[in-house]
Amino acid sequence: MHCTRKVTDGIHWVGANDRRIAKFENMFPVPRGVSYNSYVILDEKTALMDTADSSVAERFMENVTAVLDGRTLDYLVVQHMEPDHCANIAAIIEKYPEVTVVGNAKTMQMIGQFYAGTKAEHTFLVKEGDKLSLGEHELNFVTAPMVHWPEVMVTYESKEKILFSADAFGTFGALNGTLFDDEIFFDAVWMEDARRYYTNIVGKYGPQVQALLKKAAGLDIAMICPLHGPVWRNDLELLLEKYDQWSRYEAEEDGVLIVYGSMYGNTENAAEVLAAEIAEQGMKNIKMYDASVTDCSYLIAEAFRYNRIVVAAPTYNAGLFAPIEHFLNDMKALNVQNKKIALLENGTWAPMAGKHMRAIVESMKNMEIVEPVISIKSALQPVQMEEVRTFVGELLK
Ligand SMILES: Cc1cc2nc3c(=O)[nH]c(=O)nc-3n(C[C@H](O)[C@H](O)[C@H](O)COP(=O)(O)O)c2cc1C
Repeated sequence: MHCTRKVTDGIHWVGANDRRIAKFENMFPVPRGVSYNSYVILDEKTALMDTADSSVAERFMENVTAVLDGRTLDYLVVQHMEPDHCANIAAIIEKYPEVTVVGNAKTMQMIGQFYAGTKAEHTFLVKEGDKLSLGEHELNFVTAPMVHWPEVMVTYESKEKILFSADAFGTFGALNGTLFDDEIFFDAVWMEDARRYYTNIVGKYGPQVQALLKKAAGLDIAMICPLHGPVWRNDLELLLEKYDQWSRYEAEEDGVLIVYGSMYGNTENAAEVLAAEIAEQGMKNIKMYDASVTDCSYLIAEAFRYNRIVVAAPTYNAGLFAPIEHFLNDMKALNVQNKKIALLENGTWAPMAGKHMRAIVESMKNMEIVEPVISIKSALQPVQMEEVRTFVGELLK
């Protein structure tokens, strides 16, 4: 049985949900699943905005067929060539051989690379500013390079003022029957997944997202239809403001994120003592994670969120304890910046973790390291408590 939702009279959601998936991109845990959104526009001509992942192919094709209700498909608009959205291009062409595939030069090249045997009889090459009329609906193509692939474009439909935004404004999380932002509790239920999706997948490309936001500001947008998660028709400002903040690498909250690594509990104990002292000195907003336990994608989202970060790590074979090295390298890769960061190292004979952490942090943009780095030998000693108090004072200054 098909499962679709009406977005407007002429536009239908024909996507599908996957709650069996353990890790999105085989990397990021998605305990709430993920939705692959796709939309059919019915007018004098019909258009399909992207396809869906292979895992939901059967349901997706059934949905498209049901909404078209015997009509043929005139256009397939390919906004993004990541396989979770384009895996069904071949199936669509096979079912609707007269369809015209719409994309830019890079899109067409990638279709050839991914699906060598796929040959569309008709293609329509578009670039920035090009239009396509479907009758009353008019599609306006806007390029969004590196949000988060080079071929990405978004599409503004001017009759109903809808921005089909590709992966921008998307989030992890399957849709639970509810499709629109006014049908869900976004802040309470979705925000953390939205932040984790943005920061881990798009986070590196802040300047490119800023460029897209500037283009979007010139459009009169009533609704945003992304390729993952809810459709925005009510509180668009909420998400636009978050995207602006995240893409400027501006912290959302004054608080302290503590991330520690520990094998035998001594670095963990030092982190606990630090946390207690941070609380003693008046900070209420503290979050603490064991980097070996919490998936790095959650730590990255928190690193974007807070303005102050503490990282505590043991030395490991003259190097850095691997889960912490992964976290710091991921922060750097995703362009995390504008933080005050306090480092604590541990080592039993020749502590080196501080040196390695400093090298990574110093290669990042606009990071202020609290000096001096605290160095402990095996375990934090009572005589170091004065040092801890001063260190925390500097962190909270
Ligand atoms: C496999 C292994 C390698 C280590 N390599 C070093 C090292 O190169 N230099 C050092 O000073 N300590 C090294 N240590 C010791 C730990 O850094 C140290 O015992 C630390 O206190 C452990 O903290 P924890 O109790 O939080 O796990 C190593 C420990 C292990 C298990």
